[in-house]
Amino acid sequence: MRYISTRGQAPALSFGEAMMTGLARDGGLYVPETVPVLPAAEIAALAGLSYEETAFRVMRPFLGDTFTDAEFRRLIAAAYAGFDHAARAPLVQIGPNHFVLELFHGPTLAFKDFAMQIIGQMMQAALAKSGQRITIVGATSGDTGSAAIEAFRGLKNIDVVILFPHGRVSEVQRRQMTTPTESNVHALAMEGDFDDCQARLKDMFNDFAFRDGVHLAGVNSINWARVLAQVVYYFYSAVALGAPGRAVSFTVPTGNFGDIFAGYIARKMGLPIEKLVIATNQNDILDRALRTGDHRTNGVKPSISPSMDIQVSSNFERALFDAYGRDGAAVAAVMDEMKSGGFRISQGALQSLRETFASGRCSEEETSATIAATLAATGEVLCPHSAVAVKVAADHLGPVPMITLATAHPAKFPDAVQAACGIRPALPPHMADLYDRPERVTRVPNDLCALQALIRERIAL
Ligand SMILES: N[C@@H](CCOP(=O)(O)O)C(=O)O
Repeated sequence: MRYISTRGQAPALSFGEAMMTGLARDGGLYVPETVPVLPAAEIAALAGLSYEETAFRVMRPFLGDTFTDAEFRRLIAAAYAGFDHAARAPLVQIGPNHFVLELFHGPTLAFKDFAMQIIGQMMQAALAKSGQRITIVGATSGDTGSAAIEAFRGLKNIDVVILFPHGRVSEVQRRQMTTPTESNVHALAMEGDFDDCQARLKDMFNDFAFRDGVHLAGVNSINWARVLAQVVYYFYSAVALGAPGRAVSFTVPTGNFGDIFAGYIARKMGLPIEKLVIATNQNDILDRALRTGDHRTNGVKPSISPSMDIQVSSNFERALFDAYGRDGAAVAAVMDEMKSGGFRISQGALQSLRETFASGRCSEEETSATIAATLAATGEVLCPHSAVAVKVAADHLGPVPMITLATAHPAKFPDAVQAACGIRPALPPHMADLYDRPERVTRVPNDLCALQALIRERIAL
């Protein structure tokens, strides 16, 4: 199994190399050269298995010889041992033919833990073999940062530096990043929005002297391993509802497009997914793009679902790569146009995207109303991101079961949830004293050189 860049100009890599590399050296994203298809009998055989065994069977065909089977099983077991629900990802029915997949039972209360915990295990295992040290730099609009910190805190051979947009994440999200005491954790509050943070991160990858000098690694969904680990819960939930004998659809709260792209990979692997519905908040570039073909930024507006306050969705590039017939030059050209604000998706590519994806947008008012209505109808307290998706999913219900991804625990957004439905969700016991813990954070400008200097100083190579 080899991995190739969406821009066609970087060397093909093995799974282990792609995982440690992050962004391809031509600025593109790594994708598998071919996606392995699971025969229907193998999909059917996933029914009733544990989350861990499902993860092993779904991810194994992508790994090549990076880990032995026994080693990989051990890493999976360690990754999910800290989840607080025996099912790891329980399905809850909220209406006729409508189910919510709760992805917030990991240590940092968001779906990011599903991938970050296993990447943490895999990277540590790889580094133990190579004896290397690395600097992980991540950009976050709220959830990736704490999940990365949780996965890598306290490790001797890894520094983890997280850039988050100052004043644009919830207080719980910020405290999750700024209260860990380990000296290898560096929380940086950057001027600007998430798109600025991600742009500076990509600048760092594209500056080869810096990249090689600090042994830069990435754990955003830039990293193929992040996407792969998220493919698992599509299989796990669809099989629970009767796949492969019965098709399902998914609605996904969408920001950086990594989560829904994992669903796209599950579909390519043979999981019968009828539609993948992109749910956006008022930062609706993807909904506009799919409806009109015009993929154009119009500024990031802060919302009550801050993790989705994104206009430049990194992984959309992976979907475009397939939509443009895997033509790296065409992808490089549209990404170049994106630097000046946007591009028109070609008619053929648009048609191809619409075969798999549908989309919808949810306003701030609709988000709050959905939190209140879902609580009243079902007793389920949704976080604002999950509420965005539940609202959009409701507009796309049909004969096949709809699974809506609930991506974060409502307690990460207590103010928005309380304002919407009157209930202030409590943090779980392991985070009960979060507001009493001292914070450690550095304010930084949106300036590449300043950021690089600070990172060099912090990691003291
Ligand atoms: N919504 C994300 C943004 C980063 O996404 P990623 O999947 O590329 O890590 C967040 O909460 O940080």
